[in-house]
Amino acid sequence: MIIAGLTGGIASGKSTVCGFLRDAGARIVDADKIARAVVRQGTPAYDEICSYFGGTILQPDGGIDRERLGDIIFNDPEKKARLDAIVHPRVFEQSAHMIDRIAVQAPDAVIILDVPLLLEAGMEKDLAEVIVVYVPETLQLKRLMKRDGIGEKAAMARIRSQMPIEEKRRRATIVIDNSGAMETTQRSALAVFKRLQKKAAPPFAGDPTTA
Ligand SMILES: CC(C)(COP(=O)(O)OP(=O)(O)OC[C@H]1O[C@@H](n2cnc3c(N)ncnc32)[C@H](O)[C@@H]1O)[C@@H](O)C(=O)NCCC(=O)NCCS
Ligand SMILES: Nc1ncnc2c1ncn2[C@@H]1O[C@H](COP(=O)(O)OP(=O)(O)OP(=O)(O)O)[C@@H](O)[C@H]1O
Repeated sequence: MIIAGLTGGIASGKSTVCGFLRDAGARIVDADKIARAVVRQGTPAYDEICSYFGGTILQPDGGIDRERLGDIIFNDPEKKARLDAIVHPRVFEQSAHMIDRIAVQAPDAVIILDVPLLLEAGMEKDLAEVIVVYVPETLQLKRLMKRDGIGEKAAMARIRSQMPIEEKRRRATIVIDNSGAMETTQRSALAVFKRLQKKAAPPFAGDPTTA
């Protein structure tokens, strides 16, 4: 088994790359998905968020209005820190449970821990590799504005709330450049998967077929 962290900037292409890695056979632990699950109505995190941010961040059905909450926290570092303090420990705990379960089911698995804030949170220490999905900031901004249908100001606030992507690239052990065509990124992802797979299940030393 091998556990590699995967990160990048907002809209740099983490989900896109994880899709390619999943198709290749990797097991993905998706922190964004877990972060959505741990704040569902009825959870302790939901209650904490409601009591700190108040009713204005709720939709009529009682669920969290994510667009509204995003507008608040990406423009107010103190509120962002508060939300992070409520959500992150739960996300990390759930991620660890998921990894434990995969380790039991599939001891040779290539596990990808997809965490946008991996480096900001200092989670890279125990990981075999840190994969950074990289695009230059200008392209990141363009893709983010297009995907989320938001203006430059809102997009830049989101980008600025994270560690600069150039810094993430410097800290990576593996960089996947996603500034070209999807097919190019897919080929890079496949090559990375093969490299990780070899590390996850090294060939048996006495096996002549692997010489
Ligand atoms: C602010 C929220 C409500 C916005 O929700 P929305 O559905 O619009 O975005 P989504 O959750 O899909 O996140 C999109 C991207 O935004 C970036 N992002 C999300 N939260 C944060 C944060 N706290 N700090 C910096 N960047 C963030 C990441 O790159 C992420 O991939 C939501 O992101 C949230 O609850 N964030 C706090 C939890 C968190 O940090 N999640 C990231 C993984 S641990
Ligand atoms: N190589 C590419 N060429 C063109 N568009 C791309 C490419 N890779 C990703 N995209 C598009 O860019 C946008 C961002 O990609 P994606 O959602 O995978 O990023 P992300 O890093 O997972 O985002 P987030 O941080 O918000 O979770 C999407 O609309 C996606 O379709």
